[in-house]
Amino acid sequence: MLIFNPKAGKMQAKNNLFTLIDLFTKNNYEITTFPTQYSRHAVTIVKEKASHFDIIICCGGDGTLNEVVSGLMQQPSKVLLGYIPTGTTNDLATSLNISKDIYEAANDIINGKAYLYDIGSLNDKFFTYIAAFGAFTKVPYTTPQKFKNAVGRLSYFLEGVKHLTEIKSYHLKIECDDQVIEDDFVFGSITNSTSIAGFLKLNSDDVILNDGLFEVLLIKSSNNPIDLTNIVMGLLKQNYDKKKVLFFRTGNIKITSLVEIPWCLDGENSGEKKQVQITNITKSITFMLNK
Ligand SMILES: Nc1ncnc2c1ncn2[C@@H]1O[C@H](COP(=O)(O)OP(=O)(O)OP(=O)(O)O)[C@@H](O)[C@H]1O
Repeated sequence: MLIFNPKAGKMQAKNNLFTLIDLFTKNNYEITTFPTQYSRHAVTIVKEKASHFDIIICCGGDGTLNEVVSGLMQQPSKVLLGYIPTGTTNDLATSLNISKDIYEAANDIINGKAYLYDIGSLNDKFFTYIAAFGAFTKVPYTTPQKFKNAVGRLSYFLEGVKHLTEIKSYHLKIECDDQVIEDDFVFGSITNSTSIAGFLKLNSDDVILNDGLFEVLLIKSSNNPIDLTNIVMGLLKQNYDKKKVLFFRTGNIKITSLVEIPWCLDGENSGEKKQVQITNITKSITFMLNK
């Protein structure tokens, strides 16, 4: 199944469709193509039809991949997954070392080996690499698609600047393993990735993508905006103030807030929630990867 989002990124998938079908056909694949028609269409297609296929090949950005994986997680068969990144940031592709060149990515699927990968669940939803709340998390889904199509990654940066004045603090109770943390936070991310929002990098030697654990990053509130700037600069240099930033690993985490908090999954808006239970479903998806 070749499923592609014609509206993702700079619309590369649409423009290269014939060449992709030709390449897979030359390598003895019998392809059925599904261009997504609307948001979340990929979830339905995959959930209903995946069991008739040996492999799903997803062409799109992080949002489309999230939909394909959500569909796969809701059906019983073990179907392989290949990913050809054609979105704006393609964070997960960076973590998985998948080429941004669509022919190289397609060839890597054809010549690939199976790699089991951890998926996350947040209440009844799934995410492939990030669940986040707070500062900057609105940026990917409030940036207009036309703007993303035209200027790509820079559009997220420009949109981010607009949100700098809207940073809110949340009082949270965080329960995981045998620890309980209660404090005020401006940002939190629960990730299975070395790349966050296209610019923040975690050390790739420390992040294992199928160990059953997430990396958790929490930034405490501060009354001084300069503090927040210093924290973000420290994170960019991977040298942060440990009193202001909490970093740990866990497979299960419960976060409770007094007010509704907007959550973002894989860069898409996931609605507002007072309580979330986040669980690592280890080795639940099989990617075909060359490296
Ligand atoms: N035919 C369509 N028309 C409009 N939107 C669509 C269509 N098909 C899919 N979508 C939606 O397009 C949105 C953006 O897709 P996607 O996230 O894959 O690309 P992106 O935002 O450019 O890249 P990234 O998430 O990597 O930054 C998704 O929310 C998806 O549901």
